[in-house]
Amino acid sequence: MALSLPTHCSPTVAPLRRSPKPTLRRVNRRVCVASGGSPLLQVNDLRAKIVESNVEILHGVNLTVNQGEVHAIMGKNGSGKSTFAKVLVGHPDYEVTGGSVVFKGEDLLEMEPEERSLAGLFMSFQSPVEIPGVSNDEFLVMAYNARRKKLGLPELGPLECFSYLMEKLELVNMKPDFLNRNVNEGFSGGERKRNEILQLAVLGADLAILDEIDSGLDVDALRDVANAVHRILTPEKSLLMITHYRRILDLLNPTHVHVMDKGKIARTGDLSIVEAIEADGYETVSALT
Ligand SMILES: Nc1ncnc2c1ncn2[C@@H]1O[C@H](COP(=O)(O)OP(=O)(O)OP(=O)(O)O)[C@@H](O)[C@H]1O
Repeated sequence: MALSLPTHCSPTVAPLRRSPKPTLRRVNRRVCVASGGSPLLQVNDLRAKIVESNVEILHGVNLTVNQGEVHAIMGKNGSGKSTFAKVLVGHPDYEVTGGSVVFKGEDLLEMEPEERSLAGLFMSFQSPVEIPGVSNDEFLVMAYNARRKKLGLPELGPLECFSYLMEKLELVNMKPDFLNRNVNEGFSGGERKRNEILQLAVLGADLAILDEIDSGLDVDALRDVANAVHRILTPEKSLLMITHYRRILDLLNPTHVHVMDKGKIARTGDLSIVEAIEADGYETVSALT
């Protein structure tokens, strides 16, 4: 379940064009960066530990996401990808022990998790949770209207909400009866993932973090999800996705691909990194710094 009430949730959001693909230029040995829009997220030497055990998982992550960019993080199991994403949204299991994160010019680490959502950060979790007793439409309407309130907009009435939600359901190719079911209760793995994208479509975000949104999706569902993400993205919005698989990368065409290793970004480049990973494995690719 996405714990978020992100910033841009307007029913008038135009259907979306992807930003023009930035020009990739090689800045030094084996490192490519794209020239994108203005900085949206700037992570500098981020360190974080598990609160319960005091074990440090992130050992100095550096990453900049500019407006309109699509970033992918890959890496071995247990390298810290999900921890990084959860630290960004303020998950209580983790404590930041060093470094800084600036989001839209503000100190993200000073914000409560809900404030991060309201500031325009959205995360879909690897294993979306159920919310027993709360129907999907109740949840979405409540979250969406809370966001509108924050923006100084009038809350939508039931009829307006219904047509707005129907429009978003269509975007994600979900049946309307999903709205009446409790959030994720009894949903298949793939339905949960689609539901995450429905939440993103309804709530909007300046930066959407999708943690393994492709895992467990059949080919049709994967295409639907990728199409929906394409429509949700605008030249101003950015995406940070965590994945193990090339297929979603081919569909979403990231501007940057990062390899995380032992709690750090070990390598950054373009899609050619994926070929290197497939040919030589993570150990070799991570070592090529
Ligand atoms: N709340 C927690 N309690 C205990 N250990 C944790 C916790 N969160 C993360 N870890 C440990 O931190 C390490 C990194 O986990 P993380 O989930 O970030 O890896 P990942 O790169 O996302 O892995 P995968 O590709 O398998 O999803 C793992 O060894 C994991 O067991």
